[in-house]
Amino acid sequence: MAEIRMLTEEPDQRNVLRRTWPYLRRHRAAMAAAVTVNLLATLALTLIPVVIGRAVDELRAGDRDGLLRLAAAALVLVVARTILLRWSEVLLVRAGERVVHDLRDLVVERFGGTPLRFLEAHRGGDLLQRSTVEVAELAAFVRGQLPDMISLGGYLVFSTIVLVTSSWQLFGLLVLVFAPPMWWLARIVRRAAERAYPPEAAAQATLTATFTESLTAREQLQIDGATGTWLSRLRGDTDAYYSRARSAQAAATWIDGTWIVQGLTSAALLVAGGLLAADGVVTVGVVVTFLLASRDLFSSVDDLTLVVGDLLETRVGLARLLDLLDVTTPAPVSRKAGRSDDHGLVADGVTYSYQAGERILHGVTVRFEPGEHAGIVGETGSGKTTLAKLLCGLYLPDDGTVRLGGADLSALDAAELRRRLVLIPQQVHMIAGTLADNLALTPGRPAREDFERAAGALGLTGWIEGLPGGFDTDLGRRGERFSAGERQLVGLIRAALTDPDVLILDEATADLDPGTAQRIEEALARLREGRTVLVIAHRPATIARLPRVVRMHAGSIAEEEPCR
Ligand SMILES: Nc1ncnc2c1ncn2[C@@H]1O[C@H](COP(=O)(O)OP(=O)(O)OP(=O)(O)O)[C@@H](O)[C@H]1O
Repeated sequence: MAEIRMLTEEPDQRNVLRRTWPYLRRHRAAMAAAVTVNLLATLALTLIPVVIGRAVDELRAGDRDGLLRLAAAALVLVVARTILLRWSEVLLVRAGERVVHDLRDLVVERFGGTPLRFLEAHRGGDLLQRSTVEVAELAAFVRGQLPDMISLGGYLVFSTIVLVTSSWQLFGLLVLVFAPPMWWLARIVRRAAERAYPPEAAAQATLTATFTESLTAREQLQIDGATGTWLSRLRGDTDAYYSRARSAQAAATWIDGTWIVQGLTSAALLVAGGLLAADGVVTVGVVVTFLLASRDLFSSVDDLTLVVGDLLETRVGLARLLDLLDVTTPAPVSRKAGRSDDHGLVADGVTYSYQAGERILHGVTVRFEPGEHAGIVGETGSGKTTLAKLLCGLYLPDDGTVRLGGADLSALDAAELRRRLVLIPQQVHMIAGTLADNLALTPGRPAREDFERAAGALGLTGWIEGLPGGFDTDLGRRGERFSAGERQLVGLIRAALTDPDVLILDEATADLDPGTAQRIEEALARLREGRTVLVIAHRPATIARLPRVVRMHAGSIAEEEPCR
């Protein structure tokens, strides 16, 4: 279990934006440019009430030229604001999309490089939720609310400056009546959101996981007649999700309290402004400026509260995404010195557990020479597949080492590992598409000529030609057109394309038709040339042909049958 870290269901929400910062490094300049243009647009908007207030005073003073000048200035501000705002939105959306695109690429890269053990230890739906839904939510936020949030934040700062400089008496009143209840409401909303949103996101991930698993296992569920049981489990998860979604909704209703606070503040400002203007302390224009600017300020606070609500929700998704990125950060490769005169594949005192306290392999030591053809046999559950995955570096041992050519597999980088050691599992996984699409999954992007050459080298040209569309035969959405044995033939062609030092075939346990069994046998014999080939053998006919057999029992090497 040492090789992986587990995901947290409701990860830490603190400092999420600061923790996201390193992932934004490449986009800082673009984001700074977008924010600057956005703030200029906001500044133009903030100055409009000031110009209108001045115009009112010019009007009262009967200065027509001054009035026209101010009207022209207001027009320029409106046009400038419109153009700058649009421009900043385009810049922000572009910068945001690039960030999200990079995050998606990073998640895919991490899934590609993360230990197989990590993927097996988590529910597929949870991983799916974090890598697609959480990233999509972030994209929606960046496109929709981030531009609003920046301009609203800027607006709050600029209009506060305008209000203070217009009348400190009215500003003092505004602060007294408006700020304390708004601060109190903001605290309540934030606390309620922090309590409600993380469980909502976790419940949604559980629902996705259950749903994904029910789709994957649909055939088995129908065979077992267990669809009803599964549906009630799905309903249970749905109910849990809705109950948490309702709590999140309830948290959001506190936001409506801001309307009452705004109404009271406007009334107080109107009365106080009227009295100050009547005493000649401020001009009517200043009162107009103040009322217009404070009304805009209120609506910005409203919008900001909604956007902050969305931000709190996005923060939960972002924390879950960061958790995924944190735990899949590649461990530094420790370059352990190897013996350069040792060319074999060696497991040395290897132990392994899937779950803490349940050891599956107990100090396995075994050695295979370069070019050796050997079999691993043993009763079901004895640990053959587990050993095979360790021998080709898909799992790392809890204790002991696996070495190839003297180098510890944990010291090889993922690409080198996958090029030098190939495992063909019992059930070769196929993607939707043609045979050619499936063969193209091999490292190095092989072309059609490479497929033909590899199939020819394995003596499989006749088999390919016998398929309805040759390499273009459609295999169905999950490769269901091919039997387990035929899938292994595809695995063998992929292996020939990769040209590894070590090939391990976990022989299909399903009954193979004699033709397919014969083709596998021949292809393996041809692939043996110049590499180590190990077969986890289940069929007596295969075992009988193997020159060396290693027998496993309950997670240990029970006996070695000498070379025949
Ligand atoms: N992903 C996993 N998580 C937890 N336990 C596992 C996992 N894979 C295998 N095991 C357990 O490890 C033990 C060894 O399994 P393994 O598949 O290595 O045996 P095997 O000898 O290859 O069996 P078979 O011949 O049936 O394929 C079994 O008890 C199995 O239940």
